[in-house]
Amino acid sequence: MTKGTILIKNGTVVNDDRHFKSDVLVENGIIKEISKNIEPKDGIQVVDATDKLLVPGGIDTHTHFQLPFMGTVSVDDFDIGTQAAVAGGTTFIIDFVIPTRGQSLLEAYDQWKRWADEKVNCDYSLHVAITWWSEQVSKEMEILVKERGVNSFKCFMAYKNSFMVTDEEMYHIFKRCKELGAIAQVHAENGDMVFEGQKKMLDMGITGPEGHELSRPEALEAEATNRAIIIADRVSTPVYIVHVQSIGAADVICKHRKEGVRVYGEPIAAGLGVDGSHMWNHDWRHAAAFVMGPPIRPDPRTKEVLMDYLARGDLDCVGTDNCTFCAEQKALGKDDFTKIPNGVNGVEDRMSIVWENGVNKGKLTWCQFVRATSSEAARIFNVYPRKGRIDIGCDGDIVVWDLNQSKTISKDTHHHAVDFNIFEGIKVTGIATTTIVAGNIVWSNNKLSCVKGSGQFVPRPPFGPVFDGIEQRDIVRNELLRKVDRKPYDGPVIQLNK
Ligand SMILES: C[C@@H](CNC(N)=O)C(=O)O
Ligand SMILES: [Zn+2]
Ligand SMILES: [Zn+2]
Ligand SMILES: [Zn+2]
Repeated sequence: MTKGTILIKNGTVVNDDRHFKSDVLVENGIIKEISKNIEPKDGIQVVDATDKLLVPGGIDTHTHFQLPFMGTVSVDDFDIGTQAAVAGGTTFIIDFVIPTRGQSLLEAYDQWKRWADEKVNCDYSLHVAITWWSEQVSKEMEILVKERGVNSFKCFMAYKNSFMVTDEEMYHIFKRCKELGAIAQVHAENGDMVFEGQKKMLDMGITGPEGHELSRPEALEAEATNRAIIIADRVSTPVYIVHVQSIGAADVICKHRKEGVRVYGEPIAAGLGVDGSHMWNHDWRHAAAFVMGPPIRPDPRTKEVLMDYLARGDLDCVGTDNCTFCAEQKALGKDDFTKIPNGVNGVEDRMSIVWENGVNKGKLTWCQFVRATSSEAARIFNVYPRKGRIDIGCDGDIVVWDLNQSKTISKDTHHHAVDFNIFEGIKVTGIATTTIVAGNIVWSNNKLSCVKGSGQFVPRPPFGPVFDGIEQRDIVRNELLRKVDRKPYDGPVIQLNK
């Protein structure tokens, strides 16, 4: 798809720092002019945004399209997944390359890139998971940063015997991230305790989806979150906790931030929109649909409290962890919850869920909504202001947002490939009515007009804003690392028997 030219008139532009009435002209995919009363030249497509907002295209920091996982493959692939994304106002997704233990990172990266390049309907980028550690991994991380546009690596502290790494391995991976200027991301759950908890539940005959939460309560997420942050701080490198699902984990992040630790937290649409009580639903398929890791917490306060943290800036950018499985796939775990493929939807409804539970609940301003759904993610992953802002020279990824239009979310009308929607029946007011990607309309009047494979890979340079000030902090902290000049001990020493 060629980069488009389009004029959006009479809208209210909302960035994360201010909002103002203006026309916006996008030329060949780049924002060219922002001013009142831009006269349309002949033949230019014009969109009337009267009484509507213009927000920067949403950025979903966390997706797993067509992920091979737990014996099957997530059904939202890079085509359907990015169609669902743009239908909800998201125009840039960051997915995860997840090498199997022992697999070359570069080989896995090339595979994911092939999958995405042929199918994406909007721009994308790739985090890379580090599921094992060696000299080769260390070398390949450098190539990924210096030659493949990767500036973020994810460690899993859960999924024992598959993706999980040890504290020692995580320490070395974090050190490498610091050397390379890449942000260290963590799936924070105590994987050993999850493993023991799963065995305990099964031994007690608890095989249903409720066993998923019971086997890995929020204490295991909070403990691992604390451990990951402390290990990252021992290395003094920025750390990003993905899918923060509990008040306990959010509290830990907040505590360390107050002490000056460079830690970021990513809530997800699921944790901001629903609660985990659904895993106790008597309909097995319904209950299993909510199984993901870390679990969506059953405490009904969680989604409100996580939104409060987001509003205060103690949590940073909203992802989804979109990793969807249909009934017959979830049924792999019909007799044993540990075999239910973990994952839920979110990429289509993320922005409306944040608007409904944030802005409409009086917790987020329009500007904070843009921060939470777009600009903070662009800053953290070092693509701001190309992404995350409506300004001259920025990518022409713009969403016409109707703050007065409502819809009721349903699997019957969503654009996912999956046969369940965890937000089923939720009425949201505030939706994307037109989505523009690189100056082309890809969603309007409830219709998709994507061109499969038209999205571009967006490289993300290292040493982004998350590294600002780290060096100086190290200088100050290293002042304390001094040895004491003391007279050597010359008293008696016990003789150990051989
Ligand atoms: C494997 C991946 C998706 N599944 C999930 N979160 O339940 C993740 O843990 O982020
Ligand atoms: Zn995860
Ligand atoms: Zn339910
Ligand atoms: Zn994930």
